[in-house]
Amino acid sequence: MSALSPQPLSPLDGRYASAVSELGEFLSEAGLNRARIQVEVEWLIYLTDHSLFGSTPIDLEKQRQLRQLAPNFGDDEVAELGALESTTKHDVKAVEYYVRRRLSELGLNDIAELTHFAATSEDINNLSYALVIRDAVTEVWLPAFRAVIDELRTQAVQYRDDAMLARTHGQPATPTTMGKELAVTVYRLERIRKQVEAAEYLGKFSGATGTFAAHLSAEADLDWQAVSREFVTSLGLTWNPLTTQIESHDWQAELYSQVAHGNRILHNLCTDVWTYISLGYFTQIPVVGATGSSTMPHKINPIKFENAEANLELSSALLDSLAQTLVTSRLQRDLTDSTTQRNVGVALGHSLLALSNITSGLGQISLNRELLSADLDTNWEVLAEAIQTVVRAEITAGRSSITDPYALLKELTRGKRIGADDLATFVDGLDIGGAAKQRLLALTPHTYVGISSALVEHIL
Ligand SMILES: O=C(O)C[C@H](Nc1ncnc2c1ncn2[C@@H]1O[C@H](COP(=O)(O)O)[C@@H](O)[C@H]1O)C(=O)O
Repeated sequence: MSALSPQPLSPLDGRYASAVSELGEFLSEAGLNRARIQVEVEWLIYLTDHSLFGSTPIDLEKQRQLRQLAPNFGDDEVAELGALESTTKHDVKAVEYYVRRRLSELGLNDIAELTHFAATSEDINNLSYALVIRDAVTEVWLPAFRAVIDELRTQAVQYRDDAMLARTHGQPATPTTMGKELAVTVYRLERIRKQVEAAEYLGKFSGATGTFAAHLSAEADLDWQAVSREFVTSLGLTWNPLTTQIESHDWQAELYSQVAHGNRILHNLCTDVWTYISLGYFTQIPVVGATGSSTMPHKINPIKFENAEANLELSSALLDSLAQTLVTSRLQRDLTDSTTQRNVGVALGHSLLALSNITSGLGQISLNRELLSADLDTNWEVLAEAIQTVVRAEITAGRSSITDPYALLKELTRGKRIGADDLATFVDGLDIGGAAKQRLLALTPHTYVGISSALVEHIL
C-alpha cells in the first residue's frame, strides 16, 4: 500500500497549478457543470417567461435565487452532483436532477417538468462548452497572450536602434537590429491575437437530431427556430441553425488551430531568444537565491524559455488533436467528443504555462550591447553585399567599367575575415563614382541596418 493519497497525474494540477489554476475556474469538470446548471436554469426561465404550456413567469426573487445556483456551485454542490451522477451514470441527467431538487426547495415543483425540456444532453453541453471556452480564452488565455506581446513590443522599441549581426543559416549576414527582429514576432503574434479575439462561439439548441421534432410534437404552432436562436444568442453565443445532434465543433477547430499557430510562433521566439542568450547577446539577470546548475556554480540557465518551448509543444499537440478529431462524429452523433473536450483545459493550460514563463523569462534578460557591437566589428565582410549592389548601380548608371561585381566581391570575401582597413582599401580602389565611393566608405556593419529602426513603427 502506498503512503501517498491519490496524486494528480498532470503536472498542470500539481507542480504548475499556481500558473494555470485560473483556467480551472472555467475548464474544469466543476466549471463545466456550473455552466450546465446556468444553461438549464436559463432555459427554464426562458420557457416560463414566455408562458409556454400554461406556465407563468417565475417571480423575480425566485429567478434571482435560481440564477445564483451556478455562481454558488461550490465544493459541497460538486459532491452532491457527483453522488447523483454515480446513480444516473449520465452526467447531464445528473445536472437535471440537481436543478429539479433546487426547484423543489424553492417551491417550484409545478414547473419541474420544464427542466431540460425537449433538450438533448448536447443542447446543454454545447452551449456550456461554448460559454466556458469563451470565458477561458477571453478572461485568461488572451490576457496572458497580450502580456507577452506587450513585453515584446516594449523591448522591440527599446532595442530598435541596437545593430546586431544577422545569422541566416547560422552564418554572419546583413545586420539588423534586435528591436526589428523582436518586432517581427510582435507583428506575427498580433495577427493571431486579432484572429482569436474575433473567434466565433457557436451554439445549437434543436433537440435530439437537430430537427426540433420533440418541440413540435409538444407545440406545433410555435416558431421553434426563432426560440432556439433567441435563446442561444441571449447567452452571447452565435446561433448554429443546422446540425446533427451535436454542434459541429467547427468553431472549436478554428480556434484551436489559431492558438496552436500562436504557440508555434512563440516556440520560434523561445528558441531564438535561447540562441541569443547562448551567443551572449542577451544577458540573464541573476535571480537572488536561485541556482543555475547543481554542479556548475557559474551558470544561469535559460530554463524559462526551455520550459515554455516544451509546454508549447505539448499544447499544440493536444490542440491539433482536438482540431482534427472534434470535427467528425459518426452519423448523427458519437460520444468521442465528450471525453476529448474534457481536455480543452489541459491544452490551453500548457500554453498558459508557457506564456507565463515567457513573460517572466523576458523580464530576466537584458541586451549586451558591448557584445553586439564587438560581433559586428569582427564581421566587416557583411558589407560585401552593399559594395556589390552599389557597383551594380554604378555600372548601370555608366559610372563604372567593372564587369562582374559579384565575382569581385566573392573573391575578396568568401569564407574570409576582412577588417575595416582591408575593405576601405578595396573600396578606395574601385572604379565607381565619387559620391558612391564616399557612401560606401562611410558604411560600417553598425550602420548597415537599412530602415530596421523605422520598421518597428509597424507594431506601434
Ligand atoms: O441526450 C442524450 O443523452 C442523448 C444520447 N447522447 C448522449 N449525448 C450526450 N451525453 C451522453 C449521451 N449518451 C450518454 N451520455 C453521457 O455522456 C457522458 C460521457 O462521459 P465521458 O466519456 O467520460 O465524457 C456519460 O455521462 C454518458 O452517460 C443519445 O442517445 O443520443
